Amino acid sequence: MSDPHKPLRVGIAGLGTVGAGTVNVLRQNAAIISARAGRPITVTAVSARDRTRDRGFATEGLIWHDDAVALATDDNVDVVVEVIGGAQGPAADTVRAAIRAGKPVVTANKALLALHGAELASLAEEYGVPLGFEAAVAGGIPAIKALREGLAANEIISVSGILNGTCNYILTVMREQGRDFAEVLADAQAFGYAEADPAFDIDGVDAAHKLAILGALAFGQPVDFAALHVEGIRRITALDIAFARELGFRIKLLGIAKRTADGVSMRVHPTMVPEAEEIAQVDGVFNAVVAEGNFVGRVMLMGRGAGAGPTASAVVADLIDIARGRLTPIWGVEGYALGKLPALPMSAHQGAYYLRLMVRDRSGVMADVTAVLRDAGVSLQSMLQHGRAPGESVPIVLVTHETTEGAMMQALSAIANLDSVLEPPALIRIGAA
Ligand SMILES: NC(=O)C1=CN([C@@H]2O[C@H](COP(=O)(O)OP(=O)(O)OC[C@H]3O[C@@H](n4cnc5c(N)ncnc54)[C@H](O)[C@@H]3O)[C@@H](O)[C@H]2O)C=CC1
Ligand SMILES: N[C@@H](CC=O)C(=O)O
Ligand code: NA
Repeated sequence: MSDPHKPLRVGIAGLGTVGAGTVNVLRQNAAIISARAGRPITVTAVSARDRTRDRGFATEGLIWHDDAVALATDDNVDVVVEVIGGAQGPAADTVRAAIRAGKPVVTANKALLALHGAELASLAEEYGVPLGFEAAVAGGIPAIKALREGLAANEIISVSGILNGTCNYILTVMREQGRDFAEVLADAQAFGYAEADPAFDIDGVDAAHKLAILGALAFGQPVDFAALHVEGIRRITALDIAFARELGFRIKLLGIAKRTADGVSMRVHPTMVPEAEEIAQVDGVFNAVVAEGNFVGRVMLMGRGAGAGPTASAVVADLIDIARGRLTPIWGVEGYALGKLPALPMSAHQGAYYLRLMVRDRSGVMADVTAVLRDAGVSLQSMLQHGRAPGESVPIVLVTHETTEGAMMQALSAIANLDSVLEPPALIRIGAA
């Protein structure tokens, strides 16, 4: 790396929401950043697909590269910020090229880290360069630093939370304003919260990328995206949001990673969270990360999980660490892992469930449904049905006591096959972070 007293020269690959945000933070807060870093941090080179686009800042004096890999190997660049996105292609090529050129990398790319994190860390260690990724998890919340450094004395028992700003924003606005899913998603895209392909957000994949990273750091395990159970919010309806309210719940997309004596379970799915839980109050683009350590107990961090300013704040925090020469092992422990506990399947999960059915309103329907639940060994806590519409389709809601996922799935498929059940049932797990 360059002389520690000289400015740290940054090349930014990708000038969208996060890249442009990073230029703005570095310029607007230059004095305070320089004081904290011990030297100025200056952008010298940039790369993006479209040179002509107005990004709200002056590009005069910056070296422009059409090819991000060329930026990574430019002699005027000491550190590469990769904010292109995507687990393969130009983002991965740029990160590998920068590391091979002996340059530290800062990335916001959780897809890349969740799928290739161990390989990239190994490459970075081989070349002796840091790889920062604070921006990749929960945007502006310093979740990586908290888990990897602040809680380093603890055995971490669980790490969980609201990890996708787009989904939390959609669920919040649907609940508060009764607006339509597609319309609210369009707003989240306009605010710069969503991924280039918003299916990653709404199908739970983005939250799963982040949970895979948190799980690896928390438990000292190699990052293992394939071990996660992932469900998104596509099938959450206004009707379920209304029933949740009536039952005293809020629907949140939670990521939950837990270590037990048998292994590690990691899951992302919509969850009915009791309204009184702190995490139920985390709304809009805000994320929350809850960690439990064997000495510290529970720690909860909350803040904006997406958007230009919060994400750029995390990118710049990593740049300041690099400028200062503050180094920790990339995955928190030497050699990327303490060991490998077995991944527990979703079928091992135990909990309570919310089940909403659309049934033909006629006598005997409830008896058929409860008989299926009884045969599967699932015990009912409560039931809701409003009004009558003889012969027509009406919603009924069932809330179970704690049971096993296996029993619930068996009951669900039998219920879905009943003649009087007119639509695929909606199932939402009840729980909290
Ligand atoms: N938007 C957000 O709130 C957050 C985004 N992230 C991550 O940050 C990364 C960037 O996200 P956004 O800024 O939202 O994306 P974006 O779509 O707004 O920007 C991507 C930028 O990359 C450029 N680009 C695409 N292909 C390129 C190539 N071959 N060479 C050079 N530049 C290229 C585009 O021209 C654009 O300027 C992604 O990995 C995303 O997951 C992480 C946290 C929050
Ligand atoms: N699309 C992501 C962006 C931040 O990681 C989100 O909505 O949380
Ligand atoms: Na973060």
